[in-house]
Amino acid sequence: DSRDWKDTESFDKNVYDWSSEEEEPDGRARPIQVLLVKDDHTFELDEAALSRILLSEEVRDREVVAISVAGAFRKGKSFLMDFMLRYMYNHASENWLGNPEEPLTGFSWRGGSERETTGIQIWSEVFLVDKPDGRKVAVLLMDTQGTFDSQSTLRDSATVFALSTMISSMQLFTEYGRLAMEETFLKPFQSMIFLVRDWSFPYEFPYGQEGGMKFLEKRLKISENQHEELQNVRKHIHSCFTNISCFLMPHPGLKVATNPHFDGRIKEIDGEFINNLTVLVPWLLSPRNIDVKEINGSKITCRGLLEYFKAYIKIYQGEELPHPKSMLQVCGGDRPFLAPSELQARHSAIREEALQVFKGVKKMGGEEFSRRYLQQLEGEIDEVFVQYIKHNDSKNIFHAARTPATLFVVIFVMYVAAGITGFVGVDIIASLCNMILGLALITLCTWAYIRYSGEYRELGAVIDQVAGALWDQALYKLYNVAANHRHLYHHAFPGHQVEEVAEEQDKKRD
Ligand SMILES: Nc1nc2c(ncn2[C@@H]2O[C@H](COP(=O)(O)OP(=O)(O)OP(=O)(O)O)[C@@H](O)[C@H]2O)c(=O)[nH]1
Ligand SMILES: [Mg+2]
Repeated sequence: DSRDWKDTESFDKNVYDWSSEEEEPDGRARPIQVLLVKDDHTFELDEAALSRILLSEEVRDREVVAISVAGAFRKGKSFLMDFMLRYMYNHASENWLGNPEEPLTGFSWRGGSERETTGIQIWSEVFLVDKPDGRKVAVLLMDTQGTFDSQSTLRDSATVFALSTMISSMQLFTEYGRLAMEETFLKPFQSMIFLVRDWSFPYEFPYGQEGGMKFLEKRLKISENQHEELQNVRKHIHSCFTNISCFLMPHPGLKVATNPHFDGRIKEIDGEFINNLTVLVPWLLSPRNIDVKEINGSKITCRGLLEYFKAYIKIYQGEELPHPKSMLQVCGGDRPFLAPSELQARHSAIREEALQVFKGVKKMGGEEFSRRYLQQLEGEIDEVFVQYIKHNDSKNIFHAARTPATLFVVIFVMYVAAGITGFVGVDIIASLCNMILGLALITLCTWAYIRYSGEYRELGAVIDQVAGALWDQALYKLYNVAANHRHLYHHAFPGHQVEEVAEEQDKKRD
């Protein structure tokens, strides 16, 4: 069949020329992997391969039409691309579908549940097409990795998707376009075509483009009671793409969907599917309908597209997450105790910095959508800060000594109390004091053992808590005494200033 393919070249040399740079020794064009997604989820652009395609002599200064299909994995994207290839190769012929017994080749497609296409592949041959207005443009076909497969992170999928959207003049995805829009009022992307496969309700909306448009209108309608997220997606689609359309495709038949030996020959595909294919593909690719890739309103050549490819990949490679280190540098395990006010000040500065980073990074979803995540970030930072305060406090020598100090005080007080009450003759109180003394002593030993060995930490925490409560209680008492004293002081020396302050404090208490 390789020969059949080559033969089509001779149909009309004026419409479709060959760019022979990337051909294999046997002379056949093939898909070229230009974007690699590596195992560690990084991306690599094969610049050399891309340059060979885009900088070949016949095409480099031609305006480029880039066409890609994106969407969930295992949905027949590569399969569809191969029909587009066939159209491009057989264009001169009325019957571009060709021999009904011929297997479908081109971008690699297959049945099964495992993903096939990875990264971005470009057909090695760039087609030269004469537009009705006399311009000769270069048509580039791109096949992309499907989204939501089990090996890719969401970021991988989004990146491949975003890259192919930015590069193509015709595609399928909503977000990310907003990112490129900040400095221009033009819609960043050209045509978005929703292709609905296996459409099973032709009695509601008929197959094809008209039914598709009606269906899409219904689906893209924004209504009050929709979730904010859904409303945003709808608004964004409209603001990103100059043309939005939709096409409803019938099911290709059970042979296509379930037979592992199906090789793509038309004979085995449902007639209804083929009928719609002969409408869909020319609708997408006929010289009249193809759109030159524009960026910010200017038309792009193949050479320009290469530069954009390089620039875009840099954006995605460079987007590193900041390392979570700042606060640990301030009060981490090996740092000395820091005054609480100083800790608070540093926290505020770093918090502000973090929020600035968040606001500065370009995000999917628009302003309203990201606000919710901003709030979440603020909440998390504050939560972590509470932990840091505890961590810092634990390094305060007085804090660490709080439990033994409290216990010592208890032992001392009980010792004195037992002595006095025993001397006076109230034996029952004296022995009670002695019992508490003994308990406190045991508790102190236990606490010391726990601190030393690191075992029974729950028990240690309980002791710390009780001692802490006692300590706080004592402090609270002290504070109250001081407050009462101030109260007396105010009574003794009533002055203007003092009264004002007192009044203010009263108001606050109210
Ligand atoms: N039900 C159904 N199956 C289809 C359709 N088009 C192609 N297929 C079948 O879907 C399977 C997957 O085709 P591919 O073209 O490899 O799918 P893909 O979307 O490129 O998959 P990945 O490269 O893994 O993302 C093949 O067995 C096709 O025969 C369609 O319109 N409907
Ligand atoms: Mg594929």
